[in-house]
Amino acid sequence: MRVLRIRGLEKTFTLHTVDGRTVASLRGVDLDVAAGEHVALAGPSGAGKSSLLRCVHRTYLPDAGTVTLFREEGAVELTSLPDRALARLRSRELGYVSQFLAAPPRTGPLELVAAAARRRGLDRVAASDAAAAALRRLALDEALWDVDCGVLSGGERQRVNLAAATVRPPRLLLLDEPVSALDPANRERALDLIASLSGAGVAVLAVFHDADAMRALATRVVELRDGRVAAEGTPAEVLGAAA
Ligand SMILES: Nc1ncnc2c1ncn2[C@@H]1O[C@H](COP(=O)(O)OP(=O)(O)OP(=O)(O)O)[C@@H](O)[C@H]1O
Repeated sequence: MRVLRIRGLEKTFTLHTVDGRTVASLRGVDLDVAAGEHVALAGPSGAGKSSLLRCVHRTYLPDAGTVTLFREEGAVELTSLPDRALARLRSRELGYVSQFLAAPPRTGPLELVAAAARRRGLDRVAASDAAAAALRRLALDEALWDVDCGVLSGGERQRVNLAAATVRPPRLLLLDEPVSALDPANRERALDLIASLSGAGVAVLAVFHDADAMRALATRVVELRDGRVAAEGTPAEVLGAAA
């Protein structure tokens, strides 16, 4: 079952501080992701990988093209969805993990993840239990569960972000280098979690810097170059055999 359909996506930035110069980031990208599929975006620095994720999440508003999310209730066009409906859809059906953790002041990991679970329909007690289970699964030290998220290390933040995005399986999970700050043991835990979500039918669109993570998780790799799809296939076809 198709979950995400991207057609003709274009995004150009105007650098107002540099004589209004323009930078084309996406130049007409077509891409589909089905339920249970894990599509990894590969390609050199500046190819447009993060921009593509941000256009799907609508942190960036694309200049042209469509981004359609398919749900039981019907298809939704994300590029033109009113802001309130977008906020509702994001909190209920999308998971987005970047290196940045957006936490309200004086909020600890347990409360942050529990709030995400409540937005996904769990009651207070079930949300708190689900948050504890999610943090435990990613081995976040219990002593940190109620400290201000602002003091967490980069790797701790990444795990809290991942826990919040996956405390209830989203329809579509967007991952922007979700394990870049993790040590090997925590990285394995995070990759296991991501694999189990694909197994449960979550559609995943991800950027990983290391090819081993793509080989381990991706059902398909899409390589971007200069804002266009340059190659597409299995990890072995696009990335070659492991060194
Ligand atoms: N907010 C922005 N303002 C101006 N230019 C931007 C912005 N975001 C991205 N770009 C430009 O768009 C192009 C694509 O950037 P993007 O971050 O999507 O690449 P990437 O493939 O994710 O790179 P990396 O692997 O280095 O993270 C780059 O030239 C970048 O400078």
